[in-house]
Amino acid sequence: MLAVHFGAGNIGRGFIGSLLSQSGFEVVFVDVNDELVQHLQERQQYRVVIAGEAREEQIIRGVSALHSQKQYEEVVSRIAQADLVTTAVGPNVLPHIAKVIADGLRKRLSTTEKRVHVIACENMIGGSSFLKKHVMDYLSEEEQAALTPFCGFPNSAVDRIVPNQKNDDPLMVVVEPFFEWVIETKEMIGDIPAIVGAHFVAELQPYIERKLFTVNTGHALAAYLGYAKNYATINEAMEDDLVRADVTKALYESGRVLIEKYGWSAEEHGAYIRKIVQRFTNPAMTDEVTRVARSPIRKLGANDRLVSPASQYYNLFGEIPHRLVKGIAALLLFDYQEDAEAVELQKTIRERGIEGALLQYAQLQADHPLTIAIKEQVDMLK
Ligand SMILES: NC(=O)c1ccc[n+]([C@@H]2O[C@H](COP(=O)([O-])OP(=O)(O)OC[C@H]3O[C@@H](n4cnc5c(N)ncnc54)[C@H](O)[C@@H]3O)[C@@H](O)[C@H]2O)c1
Ligand SMILES: O=P(O)(O)OC[C@@H](O)[C@@H](O)[C@H](O)[C@H](O)CO
Repeated sequence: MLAVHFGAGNIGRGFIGSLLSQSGFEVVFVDVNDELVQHLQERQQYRVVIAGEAREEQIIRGVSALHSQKQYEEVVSRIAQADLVTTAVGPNVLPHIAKVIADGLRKRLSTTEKRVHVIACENMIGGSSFLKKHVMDYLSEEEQAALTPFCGFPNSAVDRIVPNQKNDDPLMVVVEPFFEWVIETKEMIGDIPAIVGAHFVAELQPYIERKLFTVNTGHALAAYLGYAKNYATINEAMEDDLVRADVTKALYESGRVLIEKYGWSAEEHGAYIRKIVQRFTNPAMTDEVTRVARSPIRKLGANDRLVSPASQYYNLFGEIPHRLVKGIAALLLFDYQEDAEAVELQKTIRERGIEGALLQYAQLQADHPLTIAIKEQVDMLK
């Protein structure tokens, strides 16, 4: 079984690649980072360290790598042979890998009738559907129709905290013990892929919203409030009682929406929240607030981790979710100069004000009660 995985970064090596390799797939990573590609080509294996009490180590074997631009034709050939194509490149990069995937799928039409699944493993709702749309833009109507019985794009939700790595070994990756990969069966063609440890569900929406609006919502609050208080890591931010209380209260706000919408039991969801807060305080890992806060424009999106649960809360209950609002306000103050989106966001705020930025990136109108509450919070946090 062959898997072609785009993105040999933190989650690519630390989660998706390692799980696929352990499930018996030969894994070909595709990346644009020359150093990573070269090391993977030379060594064909790497180390994953599980940051728990025991610091267990796993050697991930049977892997190789290709450069997505310099070895374009080889990538196309490997996609033409693959049983599975996965991605962990970041939502903004998906449109940029669509062409090579389309070329690989086109090549399959004349070479094989084997089925293939393309699964985006990104923190976004409908990641594989989004990728599919971009891939299809490169294919003719005839090619799209011919591929339909042989190629599926199931959506998925991935959860494992993998911080930025600072190890002497450039391939080694330190990960948290917890992991969850939920894959929707609805868009699957033929057999369910044999991925050990993955959880297959008929409907992904409850799972992706639970993950994005709990793990990533809480993480975002810890990061943006932590940054505002000059903390460097998520652990440091969570040691601050006020930040921890805001994170936890925000999770009960988004939790109220999730319980109302999907009928999760309040008890079960409370346990899910407690587990997540515990994961944010794992003493065996160092996760920088600037990694978790990265790409604030993406995170301010109407369907993303802060604005979506806040809007849903307001629409369902007619009340302001004050802690989610505080998280959005803290995001708007994230002015980290090394983050291109933070720089752009601050420029927009200078030119168009908080209301202008909320309208442009979060589709929140100036007279919306959430906009008014966010603006008040920004003034309080400043
Ligand atoms: N790190 C985590 O804790 C975590 C957990 C769950 C989900 N995710 C999601 O996984 C995705 C990747 O996150 P990450 O933390 O691994 O980021 P990362 O920056 O460590 O890895 C991304 C990799 O993609 C590569 N890349 C960029 N452009 C490319 C291209 N055109 N072709 C091929 N490769 C390309 C980069 O070189 C990099 O190696 C994001 O969507 C993120 O939200 C991350
Ligand atoms: O990857 P992002 O930028 O969408 O979000 C940053 C973190 O919250 C994220 O990477 C988490 O560590 C991860 O989603 C945990 O499963």
